[in-house]
Amino acid sequence: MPNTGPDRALPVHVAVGVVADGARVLIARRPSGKHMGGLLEFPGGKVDPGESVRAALVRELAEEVGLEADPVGMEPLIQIEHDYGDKSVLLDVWRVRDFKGVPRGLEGQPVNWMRVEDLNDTDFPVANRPIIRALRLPPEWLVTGESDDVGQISRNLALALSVRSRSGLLLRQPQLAVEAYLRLAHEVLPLCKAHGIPLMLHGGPSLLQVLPEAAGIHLPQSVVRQLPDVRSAKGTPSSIQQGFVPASEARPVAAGKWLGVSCHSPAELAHAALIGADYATLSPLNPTSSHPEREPLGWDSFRGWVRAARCPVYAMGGVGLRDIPSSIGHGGQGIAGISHWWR
Ligand SMILES: Nc1nc2c([nH]c(=O)n2[C@H]2C[C@H](O)[C@@H](COP(=O)(O)OP(=O)(O)OP(=O)(O)O)O2)c(=O)[nH]1
Ligand SMILES: [Mg+2]
Repeated sequence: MPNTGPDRALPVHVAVGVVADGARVLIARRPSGKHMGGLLEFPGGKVDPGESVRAALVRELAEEVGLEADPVGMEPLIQIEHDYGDKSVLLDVWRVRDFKGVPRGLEGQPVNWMRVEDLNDTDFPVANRPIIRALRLPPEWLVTGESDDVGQISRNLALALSVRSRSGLLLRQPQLAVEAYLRLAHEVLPLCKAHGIPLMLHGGPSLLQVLPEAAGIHLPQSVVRQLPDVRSAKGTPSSIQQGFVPASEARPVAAGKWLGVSCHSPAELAHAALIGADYATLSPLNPTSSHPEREPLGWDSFRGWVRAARCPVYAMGGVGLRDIPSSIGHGGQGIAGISHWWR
């Protein structure tokens, strides 16, 4: 039965560690009988009163899987607030790359190294979905400036990727008619393949039917406003309060494809999560010449809005490569932008 008592609003603060060994991450199975028992998890546990999250994580990793983690080398990955109905949690998720020891399940639980691409949403508690997204998504989206010249895109891409290890391309050309946009996208796709980076299409979900090899669709708010009203969908009112709507009802693209949404407010971030977004961009972080009328957010507001968001969020607008650590430090996934790479 859902907990409607006075302590319901207080989420349990949980320190969660994504312990990484190269491309693999450490997974455990939650002991049956515990909350979410039997499901897979990233090791971790409740933060004790007065304890820092890093200290809690060091303690939990030692107690649960016998690893000695270095708190200095931990990096914030994502924070997720989730209400399970019977219990509400704040998962404070950190990447742990510096550790000593060989993991073993000290509470009798099976532990395993798994490749990030092999993780299955449904094997984990539902609150973990944004964690899996955050692990798969790049730290940067290269958003194209206005152009229908594949040569220009190719040159810019080659130059940009010579100084980066992980990025994706967001082909944004709102000035082009759909046919011209798709022609360009057909030419850009092999470039992205050759560089081994994902290509996100920008516009309506139907673009993906014409170009199914693209990684996914990034929706501007003008398209979001045309989607069916999630609130009128069958049986969703209570789900909306919990911030979870089954993807089958609201998500406008197939499960294996990425769905991104351009957002500018907490309400738009909340709606993005309702339609099953894998990530959102949040703008403008800084003043920009493209939207001088929009009030810049700054990192403090960014941090607050991102904390309540239910998917990874990129800072966008007047940001550059050196802002990736700032974004991550303020709870974001990284950055998205045009001006810092486009010539
Ligand atoms: N550790 C961990 N907890 C998760 C994950 N996803 C998720 O929803 N949770 C929830 C389940 C629990 O309600 C809560 C964590 O509690 P826990 O049972 O791990 O706490 P703990 O290690 O301190 O265990 P205990 O002392 O209560 O036995 O967070 C995850 O990936 N890892
Ligand atoms: Mg635990």
